Amino acid sequence: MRSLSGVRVPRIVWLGGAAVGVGVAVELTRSFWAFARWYWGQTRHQRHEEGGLRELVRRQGPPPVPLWGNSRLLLRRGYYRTLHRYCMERPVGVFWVGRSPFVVVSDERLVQRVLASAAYVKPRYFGYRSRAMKMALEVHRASERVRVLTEGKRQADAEDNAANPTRRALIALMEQSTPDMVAASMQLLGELERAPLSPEGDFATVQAHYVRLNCWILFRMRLPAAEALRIGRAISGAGDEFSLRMVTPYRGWFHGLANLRYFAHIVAILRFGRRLAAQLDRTAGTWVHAWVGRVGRIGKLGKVLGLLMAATQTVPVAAIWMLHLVSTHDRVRQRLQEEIRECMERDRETRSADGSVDDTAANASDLSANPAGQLLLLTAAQLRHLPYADAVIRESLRLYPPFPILQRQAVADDQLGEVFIPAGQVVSVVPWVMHHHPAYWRDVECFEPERFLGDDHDRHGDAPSDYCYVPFARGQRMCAGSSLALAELKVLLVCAVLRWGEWASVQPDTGRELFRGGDVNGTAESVHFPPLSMKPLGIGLRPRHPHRDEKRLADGDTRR
Ligand code: HEM
Repeated sequence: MRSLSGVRVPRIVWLGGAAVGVGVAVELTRSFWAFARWYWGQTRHQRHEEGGLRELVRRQGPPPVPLWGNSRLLLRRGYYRTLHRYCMERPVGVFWVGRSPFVVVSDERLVQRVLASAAYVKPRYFGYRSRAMKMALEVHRASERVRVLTEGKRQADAEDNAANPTRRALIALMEQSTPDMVAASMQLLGELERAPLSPEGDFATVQAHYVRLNCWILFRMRLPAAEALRIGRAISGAGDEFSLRMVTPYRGWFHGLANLRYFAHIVAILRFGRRLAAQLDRTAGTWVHAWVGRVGRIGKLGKVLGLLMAATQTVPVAAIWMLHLVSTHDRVRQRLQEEIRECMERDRETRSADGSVDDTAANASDLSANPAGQLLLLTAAQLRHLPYADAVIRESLRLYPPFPILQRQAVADDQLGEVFIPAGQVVSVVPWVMHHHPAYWRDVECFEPERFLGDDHDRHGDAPSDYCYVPFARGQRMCAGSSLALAELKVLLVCAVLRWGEWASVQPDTGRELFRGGDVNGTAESVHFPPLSMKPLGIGLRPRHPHRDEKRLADGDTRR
């Protein structure tokens, strides 16, 4: 016991207090040291002479607070709201997450440099990326000059390369999996019709669906529904916690329960990853084998987990926002219905003309026996000829890109605009910021799929370059499964349009429709700031006239 102004304090309390005090003092010193090092580096390489330190800090972003940096701002004011406020007016914004600078690039030329040049590499992630860093360093040292891939053809070739055997294998896998995607989407829509509305909305149901579908397509592993739901919850819980820790560095210190939950989710994901890796050993010659390549046991687990997370966190988020946007924009839905109907009629005529189908009557009787018949006849070839559906998907990925952040690490010292980037510094591109930048997009907040129609517009809409539209990133480390993701989204969209005709976005606790017609926020110009995880929570999707739609399908009518 010690006595403080006459009050006797137990030893454990004053020892604990002293430990906290020392911890805070150490952290404070480290944060002042980090700020000093960063701004000292900046002043040495400053291009503008005017203004002192205060002016320099203001030009780069919000001033950091010792210990917290800008974490509270990013969390309380909102991640996307804060980035929107600071990144639209400067090409490179510097925020502080605790004592680490969080550098966000929002100028398209600089985004190109970060994503598509050898000056930046993907940071270490599950071990296998460290090799990429080593290789890039060698390239850099040997050439002494950074190689920037020029915009346009060379980059397009790197991304779309039809000669790339891995990409070819993915396209083959995608085409061969179209019937599975159609059957699974029909099943999902049926489940949604029957499922009770929960306050969380339909996210868990849709995510479990994509866990099952992608485990089957990629690993040929069949999962029971309950297990898919459990794995989906673990993936989504770990993803949410990871995003929160990205902006709040001290979260782990104060949230014991969150730590335990995070740990449990990670253990569940690791155990499932080991099962997937074992399943991979039992099969051979698939796209996944080509993508994983020849790596060790740990490398393989890392790649399998990366694939699992990449495929099952993003597609459900994109799927719900896409259906939500279509359900709230009558004009878009009508145009989609017309395009799909015309495409199917054209296809039916061609097939009855070349005798690959007996006649239309045979097709119709098929349909009454099995209401899903016509949908199950959808082929990959048919799906390829739906430009408006493609545009709808791309536009919803523009408004709600599922990936919150793309990170790259500087191989050597670099200069991005006015900001000096020391070697090893992580630089970020936030797809949502690029997609909502008024300098690059017309009517930036409007849901307007038409901007993705026309020559070259499928790559970047009405924005000036590929680097303004980055839902799948760009460059050598862009999404490896983008074509599979787009195919899965397209199948779901077509099935929803055909099966439900019309559907509504409903609020689960009241069952009332959320929005009808117009724009998501009611006005064209107001910005809708999504949550950090980009999860469409609280959105439920249901047919507006379930009984009428069932009857219409049974009658073989695919029109509205
Ligand atoms: C709408 C759905 C999807 C979106 C928006 C998306 C987006 C992205 C983005 C932005 C990256 C790059 C991350 C970075 O640079 O840090 C990425 C990487 C990746 N994605 Fe996707 N993805 C989607 C679906 C899928 C699917 C279905 C698969 C599986 C087939 C997949 C497999 C991968 C893989 C393997 C990587 C890592 C590539 C590498 O590190 O080289 N993604 N994805």
